[in-house]
Amino acid sequence: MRVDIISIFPEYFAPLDVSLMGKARERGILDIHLHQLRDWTHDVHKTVDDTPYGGGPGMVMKPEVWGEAVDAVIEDGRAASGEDALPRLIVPTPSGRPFTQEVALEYAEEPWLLFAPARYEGIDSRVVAEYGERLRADEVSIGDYVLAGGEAAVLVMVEAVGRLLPGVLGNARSVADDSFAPGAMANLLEGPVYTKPPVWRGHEVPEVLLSGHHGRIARWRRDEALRRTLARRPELVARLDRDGLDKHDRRV
Ligand SMILES: NCc1ccc(-c2ccccc2)nc1
Repeated sequence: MRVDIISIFPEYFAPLDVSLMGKARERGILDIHLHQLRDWTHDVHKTVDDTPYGGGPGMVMKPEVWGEAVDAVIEDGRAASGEDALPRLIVPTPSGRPFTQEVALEYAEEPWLLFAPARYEGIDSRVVAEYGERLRADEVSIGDYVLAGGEAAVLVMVEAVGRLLPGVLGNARSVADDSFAPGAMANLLEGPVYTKPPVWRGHEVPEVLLSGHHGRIARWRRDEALRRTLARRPELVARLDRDGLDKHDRRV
């Protein structure tokens, strides 16, 4: 997968050089290209923003600069991936559609993602409109809070998508085990996890986990996941289709 990121703070993405994403890049599974948005300005101050039409606080990012940057990055990517290739444009914003595990799985199927994290009050809305006419352009939210810019959201999304790519997670771990993966634990939060020692500062590991009885352990884990989901995210339990809960579940 090719990932392009255009930002006025490309150094923000240094974390993508380390750990799981760093290894995925070394192994050629993930091909990340960073771009400095100011390279597409033409004034001495390298201006990327201006006052909002209609007044109001803050500044808005200029469409011309973003347009030249996105066009150039598409051309750059096409030179590498083939003349008719087009990226999926992703703009992080508090007003976007929710970024969920389902969206991460959808993005993990894409050969090329182009992230456009904004600063200030956001990017002139004509940029998404312009590119939405010829490629898939998504405004996406990673949560209901406002950051100082979209860069942190891009880091979150690149990691959530990157770990889904074949070969990134070791054999010991598969995406099928994820909390929100389809299957028995779909739409449930992870339950509690434990490792040695069996007693730590007087806290004992639940006996069932030491029993070696796999059926009971699986049942206990599902019960704990249900209890935690009911307590912390009751709306997720409502999403479970009624067939998703067996008669034992309903007792939890
Ligand atoms: N959903 C999290 C999120 C994503 C982006 C932004 C943001 C803030 C300022 C400027 C541009 C984008 N804030 C929160």
